[in-house]
Amino acid sequence: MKIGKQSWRTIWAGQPASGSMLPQQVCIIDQTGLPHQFRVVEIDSVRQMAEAIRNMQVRGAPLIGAAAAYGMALASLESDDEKHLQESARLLLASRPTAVNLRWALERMLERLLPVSPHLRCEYAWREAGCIADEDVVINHAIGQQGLNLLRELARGKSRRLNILTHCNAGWLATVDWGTALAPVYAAFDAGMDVHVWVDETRPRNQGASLTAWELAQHGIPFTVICDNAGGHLMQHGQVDCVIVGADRVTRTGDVCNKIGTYLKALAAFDNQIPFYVAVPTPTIDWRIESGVRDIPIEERDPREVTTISGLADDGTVRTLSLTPAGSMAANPAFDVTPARLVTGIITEHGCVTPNDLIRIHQEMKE
Ligand SMILES: CSC[C@@H](O)[C@@H](O)C(=O)COP(=O)(O)O
Repeated sequence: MKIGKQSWRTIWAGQPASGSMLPQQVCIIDQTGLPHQFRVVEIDSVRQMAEAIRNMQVRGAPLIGAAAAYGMALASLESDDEKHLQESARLLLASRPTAVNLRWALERMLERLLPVSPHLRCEYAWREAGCIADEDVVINHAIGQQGLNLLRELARGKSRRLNILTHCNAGWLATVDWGTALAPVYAAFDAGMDVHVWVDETRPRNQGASLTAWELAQHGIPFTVICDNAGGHLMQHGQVDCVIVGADRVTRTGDVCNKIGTYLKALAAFDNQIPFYVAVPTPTIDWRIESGVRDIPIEERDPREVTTISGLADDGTVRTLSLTPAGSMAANPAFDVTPARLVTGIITEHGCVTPNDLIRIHQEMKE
């Protein structure tokens, strides 16, 4: 995506060192600085990549997958030994539990690397990680085009702008480029449609208020940040035409696991007969599991994310302030599951299907 005149991805391979054909580090946009500070960080070991995923310098399911793939490329620079690659995959896999793209990317890397002769593994690893990143861009662009058709349909006969509500950040920052839930919004805006986005702030880490708002502002797309509790009220007053969210994992039956609070938006949308769409690349679908509530591990994060809040102080420094009485207990489940019955459609790179039809996509992918 463009920031000013320059095009950016969220992650890319660094330059080869002199005398080497292969990159020696990976560059990322450090998302913990946004929206106040835009900084690029160099990652030069698999340990550092696992840490960057854990502390959410890179985040969002598709980007976590690409980051893990590049983490394996860094691991292969350290050693091409099978034991080291297996241990590195385990280290990366343990960094965050919910987004299935992480496991998907690591399995793909190991399948590619282990059968080949050790001296070729490093070259293969950089190539495969690059392919995963490039494919993510192509897939998300296709999701944008599929979603654009839906938005055009929703806008038909309306004389006012189309209002889309989204939760968390499923824009280009959550992927290598384009985003998932925001890809149709970018496509619609670029095609000249009059769109406006209601941006849930998304406590406790505020990915909506900090990242989604930043992205949309960079692209010039009209948006309004709302507190997480406002969506139902806006729906009751006819101010939301559809909801589009991303996902960290979708089961083969169409249950959707996404950022905490998504379920409540789906319930409110259902009660108000507002279409609730989930935009996902197929690597986010876990074909091995059926029930979201039973089978998806939900990440439990540091309670201090709930008891504190960070922001920019008047003197220009970023500060973290306490919200609760000292010693308050807090719980911080990071994701929830929206049952398939509340989902109007799942937008993948192959088209928009009902949760019941998801399994057909799996069949088609195998043929
Ligand atoms: C295209 S990203 C979809 C999801 O990964 C996104 O909505 C989300 O929940 C991200 O959570 P995060 O905890 O910020 O990694």
